[in-house]
Amino acid sequence: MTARTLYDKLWDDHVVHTEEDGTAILYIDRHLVHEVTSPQAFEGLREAGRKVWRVSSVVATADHNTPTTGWERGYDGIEDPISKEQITTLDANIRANGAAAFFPFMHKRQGIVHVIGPENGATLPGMTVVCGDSHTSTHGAFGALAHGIGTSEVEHVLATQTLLAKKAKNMLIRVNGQTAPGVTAKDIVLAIIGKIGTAGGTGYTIEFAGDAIRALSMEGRMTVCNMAIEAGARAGLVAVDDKTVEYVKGRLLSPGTDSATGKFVGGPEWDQAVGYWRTLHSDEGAKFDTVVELNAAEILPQVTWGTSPEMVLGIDGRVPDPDKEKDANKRGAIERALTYMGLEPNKALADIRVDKVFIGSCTNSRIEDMREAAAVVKKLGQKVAGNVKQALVVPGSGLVKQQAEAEGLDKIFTAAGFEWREPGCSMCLAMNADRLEPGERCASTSNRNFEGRQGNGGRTHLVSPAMAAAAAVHGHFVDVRRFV
Ligand SMILES: CC(C)[C@H](C(=O)O)[C@@H](O)C(=O)O
Ligand code: SF4
Repeated sequence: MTARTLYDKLWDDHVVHTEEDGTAILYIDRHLVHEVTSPQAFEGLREAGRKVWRVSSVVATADHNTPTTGWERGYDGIEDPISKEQITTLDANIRANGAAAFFPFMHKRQGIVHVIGPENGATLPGMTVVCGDSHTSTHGAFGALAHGIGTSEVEHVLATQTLLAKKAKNMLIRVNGQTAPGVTAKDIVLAIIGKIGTAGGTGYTIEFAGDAIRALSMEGRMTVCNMAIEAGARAGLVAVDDKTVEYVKGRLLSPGTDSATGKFVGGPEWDQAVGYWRTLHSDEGAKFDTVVELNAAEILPQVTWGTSPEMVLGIDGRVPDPDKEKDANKRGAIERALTYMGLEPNKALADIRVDKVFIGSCTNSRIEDMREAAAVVKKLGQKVAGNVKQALVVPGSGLVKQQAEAEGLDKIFTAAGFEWREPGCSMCLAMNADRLEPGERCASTSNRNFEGRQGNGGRTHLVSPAMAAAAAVHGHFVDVRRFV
């Protein structure tokens, strides 16, 4: 048999039918649902008099519109009427249609859809996972074929359990060697995007491999796959290994978990699943259409300076000078970005002062991210700098919040002057009460920095949790390798 990539295997195992022009029908195993992209889909279903095809594939939560304060007031704490309507509509739709699991607003397992999926064993190796959300690529960290879909496709999957798709090309990104202490998964993926550009992965499914990827925890791998979409690829993948299996073991919806006690009991279903999962890697000699290599040792803590994730440099860098750019298009893009960002050419990135800090989002709100940020705050032993108006720490889910509190991380943050919030998408995008005001500059652990992303006129610099924590305390960007 010919050697296949991991992507080839996942595709072959789910394709139901292929037309001559390559259009295929894929079977979907897991459908994650949130409040923003599901209302019209459920309405369409209702109008057509159809039912959800496989209720047990649906796992839902509210995240984008949920407030991160005021939970003591319950649903009355959702100030914005549109947000409130989105959230109550999701509640009603799931009540009417059912789901394998639903973590509504304020449920102890509620959180960002890309955090709660893996956390609850809703995301498993070998699955096809879709959600009406572009960062569904996150789940590829488990060796699952996962990507975002549009609202009309959400309806299609609800109705038929299948999706029309065309196979992408195979790209391998190998990150060789080891990163320096203080250089994290976020820095790796920003460096990748800096190298290949935001269109570099267009038309591909990217498999991330190499020693530096293998060395990452599942949380770190999720951070990398999360931003595959920012590199232009709809899906990112990491091969299954011991860490994958260990992470999945004993999760709420995982095979081998006793549903009454929530404890791992194993059994034939678990053994069979693990046996299959162990096959989920690219075969020796499998052919990739494109291979990109990076040396992990050369990756510095990254900071974006512009309005696209590819506008990124190591912390020792300086804001680019458009006059030095020969290509007129690129020069124009740099000029526009600098004007919007309010930055002077040649300014050292370490001299950029920030007004706000946001530690959260589906890229960096898992327990490991909370630990990394808290470790820096503890090490520095100082408070949030006077010029920083607000520093938010927003855990990705209720379970992350609970775990962080059990470890005392919340105390480290609040003692230093950070705000410790309830879980949700928060300041990643301006769809709830957390946002930047015009002209405000933010060190953010999220994944997008286009104009207005965090609020009209807001200026976003994408960084790792450790870098964001250090920027909060110093009031400007600093090389976090000095503190680890
Ligand atoms: C609201 C949703 C459709 C959107 C996405 O698809 O990514 C959001 O999560 C984002 O990050 O911009
Ligand atoms: S945290 Fe941000 S990127 Fe992730 S799903 Fe929410 S809005 Fe989208």
